[in-house]
Amino acid sequence: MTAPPTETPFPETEEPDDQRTAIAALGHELRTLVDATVTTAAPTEILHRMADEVRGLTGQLTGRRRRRAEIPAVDEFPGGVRMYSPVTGLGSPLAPPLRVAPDGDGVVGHCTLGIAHEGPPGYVHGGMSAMLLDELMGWACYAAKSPAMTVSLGMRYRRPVPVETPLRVHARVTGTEDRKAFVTGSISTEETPSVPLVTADAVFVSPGPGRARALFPST
Ligand SMILES: CCCCCCCCCCCCCCCC(=O)SCCNC(=O)CCNC(=O)[C@H](O)C(C)(C)COP(=O)(O)OP(=O)(O)OC[C@H]1O[C@@H](n2cnc3c(N)ncnc32)[C@H](O)[C@@H]1OP(=O)(O)O
Repeated sequence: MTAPPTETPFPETEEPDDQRTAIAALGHELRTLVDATVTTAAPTEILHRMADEVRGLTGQLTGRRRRRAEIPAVDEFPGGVRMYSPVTGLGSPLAPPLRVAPDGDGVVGHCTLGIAHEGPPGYVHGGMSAMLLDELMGWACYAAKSPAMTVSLGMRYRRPVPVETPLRVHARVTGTEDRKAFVTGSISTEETPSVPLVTADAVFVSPGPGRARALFPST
């Protein structure tokens, strides 16, 4: 039986870059483990042994890095590094992770989704496509200097998105009206970027200053 995590904090003297490197290395190994977990044909006995060993490893992640709504010291919010983002976070076992860069008047993201992100056999779960687009459209707002939150998101699934295939996600702000931004996005394969598999239209709203302070008290 593994002891429960203690409340010992991570050492505060560590350099953020060193922490980010370590967090990213652990994130990479965990993503590899997730992929192996959903594709393995290992016998039951090995699965039971692995469950015990993973429980032991989890017990070593002692301390508590942050409370709810607290921004980790290794992050830059808004618009910068988010180590534990479920979409871009190098430290997240859930993230593909999506790599984002400016692209003309918008932003582009690159990633490959695995079997862990599967919906129909061989193809990406529609919720994953929505998550990629929602995130990247948020980045497009930030790139257009209006950090904002999604208030509506419309998806059109035109063709299934293959797993284990390099993908290209694109987003740009098409117009603004006061605190509202109208944003479009698409997903295609890297091999055939001119054929959109999924497209999205969204409205994002920048919270007013009072609302932003209430929502994000740590900023
Ligand atoms: C410092 C802050 C930075 C924060 C940003 C950081 C981003 C760093 C990049 C990371 C990228 C991550 C990208 C992931 C994106 C998410 O996942 S965000 C999470 C999902 N979204 C949410 O949880 C949002 C929930 N909604 C809310 O909390 C509130 O609606 C908001 C967004 C705070 C706005 O509230 P508010 O400031 O009180 O604004 P409100 O007066 O209600 O509406 C403003 C205008 O928008 C319109 N509107 C509201 N809803 C809608 C709608 N559904 N459709 C059309 N128009 C609407 C209103 O009609 C109003 O228009 P006018 O009447 O003025 O013409």
